[in-house]
Amino acid sequence: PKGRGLWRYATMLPLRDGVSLGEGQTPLVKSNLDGHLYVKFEGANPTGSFKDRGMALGVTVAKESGASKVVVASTGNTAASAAAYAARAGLKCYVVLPRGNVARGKLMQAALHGAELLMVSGLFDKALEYVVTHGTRYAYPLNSFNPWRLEGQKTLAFEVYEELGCPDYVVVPVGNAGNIAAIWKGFKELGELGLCKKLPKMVGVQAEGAAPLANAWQRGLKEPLFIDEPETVATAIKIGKPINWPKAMAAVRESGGFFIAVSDGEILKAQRLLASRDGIGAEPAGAASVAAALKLKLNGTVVAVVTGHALKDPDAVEINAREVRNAEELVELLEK
Ligand SMILES: Cc1ncc(COP(=O)(O)O)c(/C=C/C(=O)C(=O)O)c1O
Repeated sequence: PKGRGLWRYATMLPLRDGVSLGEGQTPLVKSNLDGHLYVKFEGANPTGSFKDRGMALGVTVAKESGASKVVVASTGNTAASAAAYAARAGLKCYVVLPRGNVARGKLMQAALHGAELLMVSGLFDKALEYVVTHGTRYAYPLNSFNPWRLEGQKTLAFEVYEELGCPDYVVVPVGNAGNIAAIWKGFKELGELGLCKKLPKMVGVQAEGAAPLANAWQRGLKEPLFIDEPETVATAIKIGKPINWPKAMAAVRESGGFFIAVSDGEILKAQRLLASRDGIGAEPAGAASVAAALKLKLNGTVVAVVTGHALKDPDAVEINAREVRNAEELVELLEK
């Protein structure tokens, strides 16, 4: 493949070229935490999450369709990415956000890149309902029901395949449930090309307090158990009514995978382990995939998708420090 960023995979995309900030080609790191585990670090994308893959294509289509404004509801990363790519493309960007539920790094990014921040009281699901019901008449909607976004996000599968072939499991944190479907689509296309003989099982991970799909899956239900008041420290996936649930359910079922829920404690522990043992800084939602992989102890090759960078959510990390009043104290502390 040639071209830059997302467009390296032009032959597998509905367009041949477009807006790019050099997204993709993110690190695939063999983890020290478990012999079977690889970590796909999506925090290394231009705005620090996997959203950049889909935004490159989504914003390109918005621009080519003649739109001058884009709008998106978000728990934060989609907003940060839309703001950056819209700025790149010269489009006006409106982001609709759940007040008090967006990590500071993401708010800062959306503001810095010049988006209009429109705060809604309540949760992401309400923000998304406003955009879907009213916003799309006035601005081009970039939420992940937009198929172009998912087309871009599928390229993660191509990168994993190029480095590792087809793993046995791909573990993905699930919120609005577009990404797990997109990645599965990518692997299916590799299968159709005869490149992947045995496709990976897709494992969808949710936080216990925000697990409409995992709760339904555990009960053998075919539809999610929507949640009015989702609750988790992983604010990126604090979503009670995932708009892409049909695609995600289909991907998990087709691939022979499953959904699982992990606790906030397991998420924060995985975040700390990943950073202190693998050197990878994940925001809580991004660490959820590693929390699940460590809990499941799956056999075969496992790829955990770490979907967002730690810098997104500095408030999620407890910081301990010590006072050094003079050089002697420093020596004392170093000598220990
Ligand atoms: C770090 C991180 N990890 C996982 C997810 C879940 O992906 P989907 O299941 O495809 O929604 C998100 C999603 C964020 C938004 O939905 C948004 O930004 O509006 C995320 O930011």
